[in-house]
Amino acid sequence: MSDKYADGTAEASLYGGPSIKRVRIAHLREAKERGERWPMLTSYDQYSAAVFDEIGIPVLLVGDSAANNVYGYDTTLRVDLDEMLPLVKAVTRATSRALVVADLPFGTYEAGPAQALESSVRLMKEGGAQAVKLEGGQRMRPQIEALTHAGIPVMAHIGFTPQSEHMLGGYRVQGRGEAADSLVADARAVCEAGAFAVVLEMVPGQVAKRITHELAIPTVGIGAGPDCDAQVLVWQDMAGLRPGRTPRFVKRYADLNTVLGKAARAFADEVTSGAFPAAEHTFQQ
Ligand SMILES: Nc1nc(=O)c2c([nH]1)NC[C@@H]1CN(c3ccc(C(=O)N[C@@H](CCC(=O)O)C(=O)O)cc3)CN21
Ligand SMILES: CC(C)C(=O)C(=O)O
Ligand SMILES: [Mg+2]
Repeated sequence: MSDKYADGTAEASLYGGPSIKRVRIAHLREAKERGERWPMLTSYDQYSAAVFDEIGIPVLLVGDSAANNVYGYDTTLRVDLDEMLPLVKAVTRATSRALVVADLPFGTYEAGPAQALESSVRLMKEGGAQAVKLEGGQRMRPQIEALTHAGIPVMAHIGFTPQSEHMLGGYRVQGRGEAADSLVADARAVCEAGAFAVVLEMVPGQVAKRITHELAIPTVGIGAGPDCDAQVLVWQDMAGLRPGRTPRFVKRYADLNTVLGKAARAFADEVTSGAFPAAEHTFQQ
């Protein structure tokens, strides 16, 4: 593609590109046409959002994984809209360039288009989100169509959908063998219904590749191999803040858990020893 942007660059890069003031869904479609891959991270708070926005992560997701990574629930099924909204507000206030997508929590859209619309309007009107994400393929057609017609961009999410873990029989790869065709049908359905992008979670790399080539909209992989248009990770997994065993699809790019633990240990030791606060931290009369 040779679209000319305002600053005259012929091929504006989405990732950290200087010519895009605010990432919009059309930019993501154009990036796909250019064959340009892009990153997405979750964010649930002001400082992580500001860092990711500043370094040029084009899309931030206020995921319902906040259930696990903010609120300490054992499953995403537990989080509700009233818990999600303050996090969405924090992330949208802290960003100026990234497109902010908010997850619709379990139980806030399944009943039908009217419920999906009501919940999405709250995420956008109160939270300031620029798009919403929901889980499900063919069965979510009516919701995706209604939201899209109401002017709300929808990111779909198929494959392993954590909100359906009890139906799917746990955290497992979806779309293996025979099931590949129904996954492809889900991808086609969300695209036809008007979704602007689709998350593929824990699906075989070959199936993700086939879907990515077939669809005009970007695919966002998490445990879906290298051939997706974009990749997403939970930020505390990516930065090594979350302790313990991580899913196979995670790569840790830092060890924030150790860094933060060391800082807190040093602070604690200096308080105990009396080394902190020193003169420079102390006001004089
Ligand atoms: N911190 C965090 N990271 C995530 O990726 C994430 C969340 N939270 N919360 C919501 C969902 C739940 N997700 C998960 C959670 C665990 C596995 C997991 O344990 N996977 C194992 C088993 C796979 C298998 O048995 O086939 C793995 O090794 O990948 C996968 C996805 C993805 N999402
Ligand atoms: C992992 C991503 C895709 C997600 O849905 C979440 O963080 O809630
Ligand atoms: Mg989610």
